[in-house]
Amino acid sequence: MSRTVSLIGAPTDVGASVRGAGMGPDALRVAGLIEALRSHRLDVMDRGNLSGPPNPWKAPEGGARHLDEVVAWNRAVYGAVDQALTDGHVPLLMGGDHCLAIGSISAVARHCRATGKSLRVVWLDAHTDVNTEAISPSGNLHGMPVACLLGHGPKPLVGWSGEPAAVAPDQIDFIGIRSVDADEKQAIRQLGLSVYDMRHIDEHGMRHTMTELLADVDDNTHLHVSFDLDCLDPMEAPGVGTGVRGGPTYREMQLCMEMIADTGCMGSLDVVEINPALDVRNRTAELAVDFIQSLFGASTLAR
Ligand SMILES: NC(=[NH2+])NCCC[C@H](N)C(=O)O
Ligand SMILES: [Mn+2]
Ligand SMILES: [Mn+2]
Repeated sequence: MSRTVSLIGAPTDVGASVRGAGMGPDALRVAGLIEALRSHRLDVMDRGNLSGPPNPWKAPEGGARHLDEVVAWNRAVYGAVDQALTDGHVPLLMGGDHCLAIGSISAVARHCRATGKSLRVVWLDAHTDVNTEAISPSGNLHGMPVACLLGHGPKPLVGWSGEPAAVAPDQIDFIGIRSVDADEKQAIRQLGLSVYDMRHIDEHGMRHTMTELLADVDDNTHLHVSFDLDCLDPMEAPGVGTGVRGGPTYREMQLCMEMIADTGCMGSLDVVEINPALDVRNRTAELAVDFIQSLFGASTLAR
């Protein structure tokens, strides 16, 4: 049975303070995402771009910037991801900034509960995005999606999956982390989150890290991959708004994607934070297309 991938574009940067991530969906299309997936015998349905409020470009209020707009965009994302899952498709959310993972993962969590699947989230990022409006140094909601999904962010963004928390701390693993704010560190410890930071990858290598992380994935697992392109080293992926030196190389990231593909359990995907305004000849979107293909099993010779 061939798989159908539903592409969902969410062209907004309301959760960030650097403008430009709203052009991400078209950068991915221009980089050949649809053709690349089809060349691997996947059915692709491009659902086009969602619409939502413009970026009002305001200062944070109550510790969070653009809360109403972030709610509106996530509502649209939730609906589209929910529809794709209902249709039996693999939703591929093309961001947009990372705040959109709130709607996406909330819909996935609800779907998993309804179908008896056990959800595991793989968060590929330089950042843990577990700030709340009380501790965020920036007020940017793209730094808070994990907190919201765990039930701790601004009220209007919590509880969307139908439970107080969409995911429990032991359902999410972070890879590539190298920038965590001071109070965020404390939250990570309190929640007991499993963070495979760059130090861990340096010491154990990507192979061991992924073997450990994927150890208890089984046939009943739904893997959701939330891929923030700033996870990569900015030398490879310059088109991001909050780049941090010292990320995984192209080959390390390929191995990570290939090992996820080998499980055969990836059921949904976010590709976020591509900022064409800061990119060099669409390189970051093209890189993303390479990695997305690997996530769907393209680089394994046996297939
Ligand atoms: N999805 C992202 N790129 N997040 C960056 C977050 C940066 C910083 N920790 C903040 O809260 O503002
Ligand atoms: Mn990030
Ligand atoms: Mn992120």
